Amino acid sequence: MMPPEHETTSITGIPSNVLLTNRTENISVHAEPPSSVSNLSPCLDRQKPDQQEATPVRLSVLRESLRPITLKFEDVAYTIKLRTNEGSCFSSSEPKLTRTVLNGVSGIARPGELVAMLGPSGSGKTTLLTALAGRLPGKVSGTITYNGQPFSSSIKRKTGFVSQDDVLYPHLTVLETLTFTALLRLPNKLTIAEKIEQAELIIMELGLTRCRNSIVGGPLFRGLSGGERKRVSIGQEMLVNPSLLLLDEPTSGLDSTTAQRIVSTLRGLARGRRTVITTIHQPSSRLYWMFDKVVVLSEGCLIYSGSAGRVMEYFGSIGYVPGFNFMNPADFLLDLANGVAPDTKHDDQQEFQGRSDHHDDQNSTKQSLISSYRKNLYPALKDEIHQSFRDPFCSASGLSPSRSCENQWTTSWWTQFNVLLKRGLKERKHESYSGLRIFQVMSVSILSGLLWWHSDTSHIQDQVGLLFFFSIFWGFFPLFNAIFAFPQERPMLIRERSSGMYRLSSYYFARMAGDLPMELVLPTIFVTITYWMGGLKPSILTFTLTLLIVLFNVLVSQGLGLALGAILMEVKQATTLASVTMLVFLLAGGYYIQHMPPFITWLKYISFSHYCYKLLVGVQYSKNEHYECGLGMHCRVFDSPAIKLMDIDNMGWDVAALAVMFVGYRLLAYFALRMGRPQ
Ligand SMILES: Nc1ncnc2c1ncn2[C@@H]1O[C@H](COP(=O)(O)OP(=O)(O)OP(=O)(O)O)[C@@H](O)[C@H]1O
Repeated sequence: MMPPEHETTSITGIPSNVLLTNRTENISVHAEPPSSVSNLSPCLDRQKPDQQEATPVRLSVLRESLRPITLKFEDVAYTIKLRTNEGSCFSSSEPKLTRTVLNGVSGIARPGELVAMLGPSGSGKTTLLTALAGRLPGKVSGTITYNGQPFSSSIKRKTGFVSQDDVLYPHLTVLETLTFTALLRLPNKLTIAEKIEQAELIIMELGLTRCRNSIVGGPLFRGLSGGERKRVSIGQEMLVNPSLLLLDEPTSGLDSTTAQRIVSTLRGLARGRRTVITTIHQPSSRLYWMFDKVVVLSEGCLIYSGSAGRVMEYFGSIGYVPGFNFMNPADFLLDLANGVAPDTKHDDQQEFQGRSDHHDDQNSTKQSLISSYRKNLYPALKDEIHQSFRDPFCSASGLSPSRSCENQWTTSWWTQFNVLLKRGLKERKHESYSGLRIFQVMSVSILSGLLWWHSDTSHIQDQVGLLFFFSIFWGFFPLFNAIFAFPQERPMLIRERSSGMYRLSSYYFARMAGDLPMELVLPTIFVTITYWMGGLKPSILTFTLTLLIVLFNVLVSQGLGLALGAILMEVKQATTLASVTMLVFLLAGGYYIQHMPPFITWLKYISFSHYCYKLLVGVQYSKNEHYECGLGMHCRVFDSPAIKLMDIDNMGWDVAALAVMFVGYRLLAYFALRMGRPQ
């Protein structure tokens, strides 16, 4: 298998000097001539700033991989447990069923090579690709090495993975999507302007110029076409300047011209000393010949792994010759992988007769192909895999490959936080500032203002009811809004975190901060309207304290919503649990029941509505305040039946309890996200 020669064209076949001219017009960059692997500086990410100055890396961000990766996998096997009725009322005593999805799969992909994974649907292509990307849950047996080392976070950050489903933020435009990715993924040694320029270049490279300002779209509103979405996904991964790029069916559902364009882009990327592996369904012969190597799977086993150009020669040598002279090799391979062999008995008729109805024949053909592979191809492949790997980068610098070439995050915590905050604000502005939400809060505030219109202390029960309503409404509302936060963003979070794009903490704090303005503006409007309409104490200080307590309550309730969402990661379950929790908090809040049975009084101590209600009452009335409790009779407010048992004196404890919940729920949400983190 000959490694492809280096080409001096850019990644889509545009001559590199065209790109070079574009870049040098705008920013100062150093042009680097295509060099051999050994000419590259070792571990560029670790160089000191003064060394970086002298190193011509900037232009190469998209032209060449900074650290090529040789991927070797040997005897990779993966077994899944099939779900049975075990645990249900009707469980049988049958043993657990398992299924082998991959069975002893081996291969090598080197920098500069474009490798296609072919096989019928269900043959294990996606599973193998996911295993190679280090993202397969559960135990994968066999060995997979990257430059002779096992998968690590350093490799993760140099690996681009385009999944079959495009996971994109629906409300961002193409330009915004790629710009935010560039800002997050490209190293800090590039300026912001240079990163944005890289995003623009990718848009040009992938032919997305026409739709650069179109929104991506989602299931409920149209945006990009399937092909355009796919190209945006590929563009996002290209922006890592990946050394290893893995793509799951990047051409499915695309017209042949677009498919060809994408594959030629991939070929161009491979020529920049990247290792590119893609699964592909039914490629045309035009596409097939663009691949350097093919790996052919049949029911999780290999029937071929090697040069794309020698496929016919190999299968001819073991007795499988296509009936037609000009048959697409991909069709031929897929027929073989399905166990459909050319009918050699009718060679004279030059006919290719499938025997799809003959299962036994198909199985024996597959078995024969698998054993031929193990006999003829596997020994040489094994020898090649076992040839020791010498990392030219690390050995040149005398650094230990496993530790020293390990780089850290490409961008700082603060950069990640800033970019994620801006992206979140853009993506969610339609949601945060939705007219419906504003209408909901305004209408409830005006209605409750009218219901409690200028209530006074002679109707103390009513006034206290209004304060309790504050605590409950601003317990429910933020809780249910916050529940959606993480489950909705889960696919994006999984994808971006799996590729080591940012720290969980920067994402988490950006999400908190982004939600804050609207979470605080709405209750402020609400309290301002209802407080004055409802006839509560006309004092600016009391009003301000009431507002601050409600806002504190909002933050605590939001924290609980985030924690429930992060723990369950499923909106339906989380909303069910949240409604039960809030109902308990409502009942235990201290307004409806003052004389709780002792064995259940603890419930009120876990209810944030209880503390909020106590604080609201505590700031509204002073100790010696009196109200008209009967004709000509005045009683102390704190002796009224609604308040008497509330223990208003210890407001410091109430604030402390809310503070503990504020921090506790947020920590819980953070750790739930961290624990639930996919590999
Ligand atoms: N987690 C899982 N649970 C159950 N079955 C699984 C799981 N993962 C993979 N499989 C099964 O393993 C087989 C291989 O799946 P995989 O997605 O790798 O196939 P594929 O070759 O990529 O198929 P396609 O071309 O249709 O995408 C399929 O039959 C699939 O149903």
